[in-house]
Amino acid sequence: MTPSIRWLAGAVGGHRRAFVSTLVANLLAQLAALGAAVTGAWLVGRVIAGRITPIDVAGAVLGGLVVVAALAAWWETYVAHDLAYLVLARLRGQVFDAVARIAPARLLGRRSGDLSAAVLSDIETLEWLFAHTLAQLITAGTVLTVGSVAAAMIHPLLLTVSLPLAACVLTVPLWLRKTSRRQGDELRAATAELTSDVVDTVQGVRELTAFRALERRRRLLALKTRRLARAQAANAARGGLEAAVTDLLIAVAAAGTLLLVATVIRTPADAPVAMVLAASSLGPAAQVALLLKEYGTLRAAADRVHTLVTTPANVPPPREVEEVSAGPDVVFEDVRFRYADDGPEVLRGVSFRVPYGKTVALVGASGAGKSTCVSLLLRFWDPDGGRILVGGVPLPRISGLHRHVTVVPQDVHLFAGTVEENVRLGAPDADAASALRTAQLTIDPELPVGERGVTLSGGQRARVAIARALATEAPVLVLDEAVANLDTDNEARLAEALQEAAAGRATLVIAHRLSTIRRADHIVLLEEGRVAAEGSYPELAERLSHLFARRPS
Ligand SMILES: Nc1ncnc2c1ncn2[C@@H]1O[C@H](COP(=O)(O)OP(=O)(O)OP(=O)(O)O)[C@@H](O)[C@H]1O
Repeated sequence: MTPSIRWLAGAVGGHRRAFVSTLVANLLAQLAALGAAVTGAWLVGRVIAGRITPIDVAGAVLGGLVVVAALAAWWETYVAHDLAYLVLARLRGQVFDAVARIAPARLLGRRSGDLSAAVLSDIETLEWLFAHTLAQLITAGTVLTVGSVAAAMIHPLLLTVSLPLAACVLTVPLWLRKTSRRQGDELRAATAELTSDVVDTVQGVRELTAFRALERRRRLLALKTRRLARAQAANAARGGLEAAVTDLLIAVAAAGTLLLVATVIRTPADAPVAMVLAASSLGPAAQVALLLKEYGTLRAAADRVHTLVTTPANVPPPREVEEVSAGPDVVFEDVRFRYADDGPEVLRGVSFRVPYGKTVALVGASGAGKSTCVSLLLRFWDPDGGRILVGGVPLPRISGLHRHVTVVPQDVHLFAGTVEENVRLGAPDADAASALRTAQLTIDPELPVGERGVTLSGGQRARVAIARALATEAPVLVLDEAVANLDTDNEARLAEALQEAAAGRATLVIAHRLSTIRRADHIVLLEEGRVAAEGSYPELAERLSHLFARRPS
C-alpha cells in the first residue's frame, strides 16, 4: 500500500459510524443474496427430486431473503455514498487548508487549473475508493469464507476447482499492475493538463479574442483532448482485457465446478445447493478483481492529492509570540534573500525604517527587489539573513500578522459579489461606505462587480482594493503600485486622501510615478537588491530624475 493510499484509508477513521454502517449493509446484502441463492437452489433440488412439498417455508425464506438483500443493497448504496461524501468533504477541506498554508510561495510554479483538477476531479475519483472499494473488499472476503466453509461441509472436494480459480481471478489485476499505474498517472496528468488549459482559456478569453488567437487555442485544446482520450482508451483497453480474462476464468471455474458436482454429489437433490456454494467464491473474487482494476487511476489521484496536502508550509507558524506595540513602525535590518537555494541573491543586506505616521517610498529600477520586500513583509517567505520587525517584534513572533499589516497588491483580485463584500474581505463588520469614501470611490456598495471585478474599470478596481485595505484598520499599510491605473487628476485626489489615512499608519509605497514619490516623507532607493541611497525628495532629486527620466510624472 503506498503512503497516499494509507493516508486515504486513514481518512475514513474520522467517520467510523458511517463506515461500520456501510460494512454492515454490504455484508447483509451479500449474505442475504448468497442465502437466497442457496435457498433457491435447495428448492430446485427438491423439485428435481420430485419432492415439491412442503415448499411454503422455504418459499417464504427465499422471499424474505430476496427482500432483505434488495433493501440492504439499497441501504448500502445510500450509506456508502454518504460515507464517501463525508470523507471527500473532509479531504477537500484539507486540500483547501494546504493551498492556504503553502500560498503563495509554493504555488507559484503550479497552474490554477492543475489545482482545480486536484480539488475537484482527483478527489472525485477517490469517491470510488470510499463508496465502492473499502467495505466491498472486506465483505467479499467474508462471503467467500462463509460460502467455502459451507461448501466444504457438503463435500471438501467441492473447493478444489473454484477456490484455486478464484485465487487466479484475484491475481489478474496484479499481472498488469505496472501498466495500470502508468496509465493512471497518464490519465490524471492528461486530465489536469486539459483542466489547466481550459481554465486558462476561460480566464484569458478577452485577450484571445483581441489577438485573434481563438482558433489556435481551439487547436491546442483539441490536442490536449486527444491526449486525454488516448489515455482513457488505453486505460479502458487494459481494463477490458482484465475483465475478459476474469470472465474467462470464471466460466472455466463454473464449468469445472459443474463437472465436479456431477462427479462427487451422488444425490441429485443436493446438486444445485452444492453448485451454488462451490461457486460462491467466484462472485466475490470477480467483484474484487473489478475494484482492483481501477487501482492505477485511484493511486494516481491519491498521489496527487497527497502530495498537495503534505507539502510543508513555506514559513513556520509563529512561535514565542509577542504583542505588537500600538503605533508600530516597520524595520528592515540587513535583510538578505534568494528565491531558490541555487538562485541569485535578490536582496543583499537591505536596511530601512518606515516610522509610524510616515510614508516611505521604495523606488528602484525594474527587478531591484521592491516587490520582494513587500512579499517578505507579508511573510510569504522568511529572509535568509537579517530580520524584519513590526512594532519592535520580529515577524516570526507575530501572531495574526494580517491584523497589523495590510496590502494593496499589484494585481488586485476581486471576487464575484458586491463592492461591499469585496471591501469587507478582511474585516466583515467594517464600515464599507466610509472606506470607499476615503478611497475616493463614489459607487453603490451593493453593485455586483462580476467575476474578478470585470464590470469595474481598472481605476475603480484599484480603489476597491484600497478601500479593502483601509477597512482592516491595520496600522501598517503597503501600497504596491496601487495608483498605477489612475489618471493624474484622480491620482492626486486619492493621494491626498491616502495621506490623511497615512497619519495613523506606517505606510510603505512602491511607486513608479514621480508625483507619488514626491509626496512621500522619505525615499529609499534600491539598486540590485541593495539600498543605494535614502533621504527626502530634494536630497535624492538628481538621482531620481535620472531614474525617472523616461517615466510619467
Ligand atoms: N517568485 C520568484 N521566483 C524567483 N525569482 C523571482 C520571483 N519573484 C521575483 N523574482 C526575481 O527577483 C528579482 C526582484 O524582483 P522584484 O519583483 O522584487 O523586483 P521589483 O523591483 O519589484 O520589479 P518591478 O518594478 O519590475 O516590479 C528579479 O530579478 C525577479 O526576476
